[in-house]
Amino acid sequence: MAQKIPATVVTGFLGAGKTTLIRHMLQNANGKRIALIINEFGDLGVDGDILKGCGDETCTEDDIMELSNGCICCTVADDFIPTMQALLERDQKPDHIVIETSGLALPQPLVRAFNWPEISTQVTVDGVVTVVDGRAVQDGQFAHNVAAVDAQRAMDENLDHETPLSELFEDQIACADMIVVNKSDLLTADETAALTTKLKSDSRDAVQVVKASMGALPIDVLLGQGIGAETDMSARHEVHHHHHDHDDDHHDDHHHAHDHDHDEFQSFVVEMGEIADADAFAQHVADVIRKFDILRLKGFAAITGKPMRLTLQAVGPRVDTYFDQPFGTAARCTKLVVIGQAGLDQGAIEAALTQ
Ligand SMILES: Nc1nc2c(ncn2[C@@H]2O[C@H](COP(=O)(O)OP(=O)(O)OP(=O)(O)O)[C@@H](O)[C@H]2O)c(=O)[nH]1
Repeated sequence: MAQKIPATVVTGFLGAGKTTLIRHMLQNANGKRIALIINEFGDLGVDGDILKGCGDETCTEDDIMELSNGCICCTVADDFIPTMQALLERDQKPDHIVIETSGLALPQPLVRAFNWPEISTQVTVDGVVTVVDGRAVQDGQFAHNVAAVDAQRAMDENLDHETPLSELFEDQIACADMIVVNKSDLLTADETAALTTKLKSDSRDAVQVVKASMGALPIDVLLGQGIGAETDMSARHEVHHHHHDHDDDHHDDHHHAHDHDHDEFQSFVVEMGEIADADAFAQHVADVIRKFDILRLKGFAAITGKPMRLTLQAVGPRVDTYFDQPFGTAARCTKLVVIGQAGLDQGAIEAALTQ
């Protein structure tokens, strides 16, 4: 089996900042080839155009696919699966697939679609990232423009139009593997802290809440570090070393405003030897993630008696493992990249993972 392409679902209400976040991500892709699938809603569908106009070499028009038949969850077989297949048949496959959905329906049917045989051999669900409008939620409104969200909902006959926005919001939080509190520039530090605490308690265990302004988050936080990067992983100890917009311009200037968000994250590599049992290890990793508030964990493991590497990728409570390729002549070792918000207890995490 070959390495699978990770796919991240980005959800959240109209106006939460999904497009802004994705655009920032594309502009800071570090050469990662990202394919985007956007769920458009009729006349309101302007995101595709906005993103197509971004002119970034890692985001050519070909890499943006639009689903135009309304609710993504209801059109999985007719629209989503063929789109994915078309993407997978290309000569130049993407490194990562990002799917933006309107947040008006639960992404579960979408996530389940990755189990379809045509897809599951080639793609793995990285996780569901829920973007919330911090200001609106703090004000109890859930969306900046409630009327616009309702209008969007009214346009799709497949959607139930009765559920209050608050319930849809709860659903979005309940299915998140990671939550982004966007528009934090419109919140005081106390408000951000209160909202973070609330969202953490409303979401599943181990879901991390990160704050952002204009969706500016390091790509490693949003998408994880590419699995192909393990070879130079030891050189990638700190997240903020490799995702600057203009590395050459200001790499000495860590006080530059733009770097600020990035210094809020940290990452390190944990290396160990062979692991006895793949399932028990995945469970152990899940426990460590929960205990130490780890945002992402990604890498590979050598499992005793197995010639193949076990690829492991986790975001919050979602831990995915599969055997991807033989070690061949490479050293049979286990290497994991841990990413979290600043203040991770590296020593304790290392000790916990290797125990
Ligand atoms: N103040 C502030 N405005 C923001 C932030 N992020 C996004 N915006 C603005 O909020 C508006 C909506 O952002 P979008 O990125 O289009 O939101 P969206 O979730 O993609 O909305 P749709 O794709 O239309 O569903 C835009 O005018 C953005 O410029 C932020 O962090 N702070």
